[in-house]
This record gives sequence, structure tokens and C-alpha cells, in this order.
Amino acid sequence: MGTVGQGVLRLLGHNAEEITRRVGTSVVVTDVAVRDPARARDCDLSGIRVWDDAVRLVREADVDVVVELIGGKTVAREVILAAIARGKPVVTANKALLAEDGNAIFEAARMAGVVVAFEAAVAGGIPIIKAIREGLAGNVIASVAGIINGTCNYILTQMAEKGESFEDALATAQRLGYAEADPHFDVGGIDAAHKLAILAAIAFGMPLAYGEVAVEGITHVTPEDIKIAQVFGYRIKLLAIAKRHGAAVELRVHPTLIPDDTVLAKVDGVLNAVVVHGNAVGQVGFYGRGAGGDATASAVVADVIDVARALVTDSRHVVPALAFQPDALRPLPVLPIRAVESAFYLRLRVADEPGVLSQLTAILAAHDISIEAILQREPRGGDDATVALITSVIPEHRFDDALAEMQRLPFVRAGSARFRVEKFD
Ligand SMILES: NC(=O)c1ccc[n+]([C@@H]2O[C@H](COP(=O)([O-])OP(=O)(O)OC[C@H]3O[C@@H](n4cnc5c(N)ncnc54)[C@H](O)[C@@H]3O)[C@@H](O)[C@H]2O)c1
Ligand SMILES: N[C@@H](CCO)C(=O)O
Ligand code: NA
Repeated sequence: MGTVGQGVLRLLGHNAEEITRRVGTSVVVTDVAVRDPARARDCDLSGIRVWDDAVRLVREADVDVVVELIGGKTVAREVILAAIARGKPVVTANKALLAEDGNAIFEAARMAGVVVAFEAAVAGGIPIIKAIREGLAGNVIASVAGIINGTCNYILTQMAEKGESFEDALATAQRLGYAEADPHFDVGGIDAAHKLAILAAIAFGMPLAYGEVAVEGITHVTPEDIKIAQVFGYRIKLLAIAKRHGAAVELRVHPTLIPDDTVLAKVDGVLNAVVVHGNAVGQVGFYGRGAGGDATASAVVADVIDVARALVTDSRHVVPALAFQPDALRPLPVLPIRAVESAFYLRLRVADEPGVLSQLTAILAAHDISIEAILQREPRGGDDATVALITSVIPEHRFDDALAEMQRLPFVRAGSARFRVEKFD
């Protein structure tokens, strides 16, 4: 019931209705184990049996799935092995344990016929495990690389953009629930190396080889290095790289200068990004929140849903074709496009005469449409002039009404262009 555990409990509550429609039955938290029952928590434990001994819970409670969100390699390992021994599927976010002891844990799970699911262990909310293991399974994967520690990326971003000190940025990352219990795992590059070992295993089909990852953290990256790199046109990011070289692989985590006009250079704050190179698909990129209670809970709950579906559905239809159970699909009214809101780009050909702009803008104002950008190009060689503009976000019917009125003006020629504008931020 720490950062991620509370996030999972909240999410299972908030999204209960849709989760039931996806699984075919409700997913209910019946039992939790906590270290300190007296501690105040940002989630509702009413109706839930609270244990002070996690291993005992797993051995004795009447549950279908065990979710391990304790972290570390002692109690967490005991919890997972006890669940496997009882034949209970396990969901965990524990990359440290999996990277270091995963070979033995997965073997024990295989022998017992039990699933150990771990989407939350790598890149938080980004569904990278599922993408590589299932979505890209038709490829021979040549490389997996990216930004996979949210805490380090947050610190480096704050140092570069806000001039914040390393210590202050780390303290904020801890407060926001991004950092590991021991933040040395983050800033020392160890957490990224744990995740890289997991990625390399599922990308290349090799056992977990955490001990062979070359690791360098970000503690010696100074504000001065960040500034000089910026002058050269680079950003400094903690990258994790796994690449095939013939029959060998390279596995490394280190601060890296990357050109500031590349996609990875623009992945800032707690965001993670993973780029996979497959021999059929080419390059595929994944991007999203890599840490934090809610983003990580998204991945944990996805695994819980996977496991729950397998428990309640016949094996040929574990994942419903349309994601929700067939009897849970509900028709939703689709908005007519005229009611959809968007910003618009408009280009008009107009006669070159006085008063053109003011009449066009008067019509827009009358329809309560504000202009975000506008330009007028003078006529060349007897041509008409061009006026182009971008509007604020408005319902489409309002834009169309204004456009129809503009097109009735005597100086507006045929041949206008109109496109929707999406800003994606
Ligand atoms: N925070 C994130 O963004 C994030 C993202 C991905 C994965 N993870 C992983 O998720 C796991 C949990 O991380 P977190 O950030 O929630 O850590 P956290 O420290 O907030 O939570 C861990 C909780 O476990 C409790 N605990 C410790 N020993 C216990 C015991 N014996 N019995 C019962 N409870 C016990 C602690 O009191 C604490 O509340 C870790 O494996 C971490 O690496 C975290
Ligand atoms: N401490 C980790 C949590 C997500 O695995 C990070 O900052 O990325
Ligand atoms: Na993930």
C-alpha cells in the first residue's frame, strides 16, 4: 500500500465498471498487507481485510491473484514464491527482484503453471512488455533503447530547463512518487539497468543478465556540462541501450549527449520513451509516463485484467475480440462532425483591394471566433492576394457558418483551403 499500491486500489475503484465489462466479472480487492496499519493512506480500505504479515496473507487468504508492490528482494521474493507455491498468479512491478532473481522466479512459476506478470516493471505506464512480447513477436529485434528512468529524466530536465539543483530536483521526484525507496537505485543508473536486463531478455530471447549491464549514473552530470552541451546543440539524457552484434549483445546505461532536434531529446520530465528496431517493422517508438502511482497502476491493473480474464474465460477467448466482453458492448452515440471542436487553418484567395482583412476579421468576430495567427501575401504577377489564418478551437458548425459568409463577399475568389489543426499537447 505504498505509492503504486494506493494507485492500484484507487484505479480498480474508479474504473470498476469498465474493468468488469472487460473481464466479464468484477475485480475486487479483498485483502491487503501493510507494514504500518496505523498509517494514513490516500485510498479507501473499508471492507478490505488488512494483514500485517504479507507472506501469511498469501499463504492463508482466499484470493485468486496476488499483487506484489512492496519492492526489494526480501519479503517481496517470499511473497511471490509463496503465491507460486499456492498456484496463484502474480502481478508485480518489482524490476529489481525480476532483473536479479527473475531466472529462478520464472522457472518456479513455469514448473507450477503460474503466470508472473510484470508490465509495470519497465517504463511504468507504457505497455512496452506487451508490445515487444506480443505485438512485435514477428520480428527479429536488433535493438531496444530509450529513456527508462523517470526520476533521472525529471532531474536532468529540471536542471536543464529551470536551472534547479540536482538535490532539489531529486527531492521533488521523491515527493511526486517517482523515485525508488533508495533513490541511489535511480540516480546511480541501477534501476535503468534492471529494466534494460528485462527488455533485453524479452527482445532477444536471452536469460536475464543484469550483472553484465555496464552502468553509469547521473550523479556526476553537472549544470556546467548541461549548459555546454546545450551550446553545442545537445541534451544530456540517461539512455539505456541493448543492441545485437552478431551473436553477441551490448547492454549499457549511461548519461548520453543527444542532438536536441531528435525525438528522444524532447522526452522531458517523468516521461519515458523506448525505441525498438525490428527487422520487419523498422523503428517503432513508445512514449508516456514512466513513473508515478497512477501511471504505474495503469500497467499493474492491465496485468490484473489479463490474469483475471484467463481465470474466468474459456481459453479460446481470453482476450475478447473487441476488448470488452461481447455482452458488455454498448452502442455509444457518435457526435456529428459539425459538433466536433477543433482549430482551423483557412486559406483564401482575395482580390487585392482595401478593407479585405477588416471585413474577414469582422465576420470571424461576429461568430465569436478568435484568430491565433494570420498572414497576408501580396499578389504576384497579376494574381490574387492570399490570406491565411489559424483560428482558436471552436465547434465546426460555427467555423463553417463564418466561412460561408466570407465566401459570399465579392472580393473572395473561388479556391479556398480549410484544414483542421490539432496541437497534441
Ligand atoms: N513508484 C513508481 O513510480 C514505480 C514505478 C514502477 C515500479 N515501481 C516498483 O513498485 C514497487 C513499489 O514501489 P512504490 O513506489 O510504491 O514504493 P513505496 O515505498 O511507496 O511502497 C512500498 C510499500 O511497501 C510497504 N512494505 C514494506 N515492507 C512491507 C511488508 N513486509 N509488508 C507489507 N508492506 C510492506 C511499505 O510500507 C510501502 O508502503 C517497487 O518494486 C518499485 O520498484 C514503482
Ligand atoms: N524509480 C523509477 C520508477 C519507475 O519504474 C523511475 O524513476 O523510473
Ligand atoms: Na510498462
